[in-house]
Amino acid sequence: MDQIIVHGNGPLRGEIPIAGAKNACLALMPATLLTDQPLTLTNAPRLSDIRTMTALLQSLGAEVAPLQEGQVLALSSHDLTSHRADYDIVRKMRASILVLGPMLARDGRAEVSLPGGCAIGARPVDLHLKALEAMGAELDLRDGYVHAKAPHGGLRGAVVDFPIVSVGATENALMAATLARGTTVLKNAAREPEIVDLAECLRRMGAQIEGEGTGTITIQGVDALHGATHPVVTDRIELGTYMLAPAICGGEVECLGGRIELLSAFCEKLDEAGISVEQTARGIKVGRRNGRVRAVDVTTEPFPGFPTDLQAQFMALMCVAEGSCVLEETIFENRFMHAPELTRMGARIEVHGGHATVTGVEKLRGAPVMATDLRASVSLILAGLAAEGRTTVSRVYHLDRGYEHVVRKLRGVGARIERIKEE
Ligand SMILES: CC(=O)N[C@H]1[C@@H](OP(=O)(O)OP(=O)(O)OC[C@H]2O[C@@H](n3ccc(=O)[nH]c3=O)[C@H](O)[C@@H]2O)O[C@H](CO)[C@@H](O)[C@@H]1O
Ligand SMILES: C=C(OP(=O)(O)O)C(=O)O
Repeated sequence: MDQIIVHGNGPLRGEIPIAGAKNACLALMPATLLTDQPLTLTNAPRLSDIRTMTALLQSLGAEVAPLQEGQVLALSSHDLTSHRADYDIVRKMRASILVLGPMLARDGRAEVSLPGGCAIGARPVDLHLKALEAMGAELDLRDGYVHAKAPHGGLRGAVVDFPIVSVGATENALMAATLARGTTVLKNAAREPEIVDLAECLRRMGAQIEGEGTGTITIQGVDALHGATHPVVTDRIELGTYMLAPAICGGEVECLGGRIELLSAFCEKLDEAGISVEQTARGIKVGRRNGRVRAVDVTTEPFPGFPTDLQAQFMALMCVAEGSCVLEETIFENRFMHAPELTRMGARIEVHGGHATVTGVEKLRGAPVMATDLRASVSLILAGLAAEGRTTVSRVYHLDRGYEHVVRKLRGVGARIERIKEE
């Protein structure tokens, strides 16, 4: 297993290109199951999660060409040869559940392993299942699988009122509704940019959708969808992560392809902390204003609120801020696993339930640390950049799920970071 070695750094300068969004791509890829015509995704990121979704779709009979230079992902699902998403693949990645709605909508049947919990929380899929049931699906949970059927001529339109906002459940229901008979209204739908991107792609494929990006999405079912080419939206979480690098180290970095509207709540918090954020023609330019960063409180919320997927990275910044702040995590019940690792580097953090109180220190110290999940991994790298001496991050396979060329991108702006084979 590889390790990442980071040395404390001076100011960073230069440009970092931001990739297409993992979380958008993981929802766009299963959309291939809705049509027998080709779907081409451009700007797809090179990540292990994308390879896992590729393997899953291939196991169902879809053809997926290996990611080409220029990040083009060519998918076709002429015939599905299997309707079973196997535990061996689903257990690797929770987004695998997103094949359920499309398979059910197209062929009236699907068997998908239940994904189970993960390090950051229990993460049930009850809302995905309830939405599909409301659309006429008959579901049976047995042997760890959801056995789903859409009898009597397939799924039908329905009003689905989500009790809490769920990105994945909105995506599953949205895809299923495109081929359901009649009108579906999704209330309290997720408003994330990845939902908007999925709706735009589905519309290119012939779907009739209105209201994406608001809490109510209306879908008029159509008989069939066709092929399309769609560019994957910019990864706002990768963007926010790299915006924090000059915030922590000083200097000025332009994140190419970045747009403030993807991250407005996050940008407001950076501004409060004393970080300058400027939209340019090519992206977002970030620099630290004079002196130490100020501590600011943050509460994670569904979009357009502060994203939970940037909480760990923001905590790394707050570890070296002036003063104390409270970071409140409201989306996942166990998403502070980076805190004890940051504490090993000299950070002062107290976690009580969903709240972490962080008291900034002047300097962190390098230490051996362990990555526990994707965003925790990168928060340790950011902290390493702010620390005196050497930080060794192990279990970096988590990082490969969501960050392509992290070492190359950070070295490109002057960071002292390398990846080595674990001794
Ligand atoms: C691949 C992908 O896009 N992952 C993102 C997606 O995950 P994901 O789609 O899994 O997250 P959700 O928005 O569904 O989860 C939000 C909350 O709802 C709960 N819940 C969800 C579904 C359900 O059926 N029942 C239920 O109780 C979850 O446990 C969680 O507490 O959105 C999260 C919230 O922005 C992000 O952190 C993830 O990076
Ligand atoms: C939690 C994340 O991903 P996933 O939903 O795939 O676990 C993430 O991207 O931070």
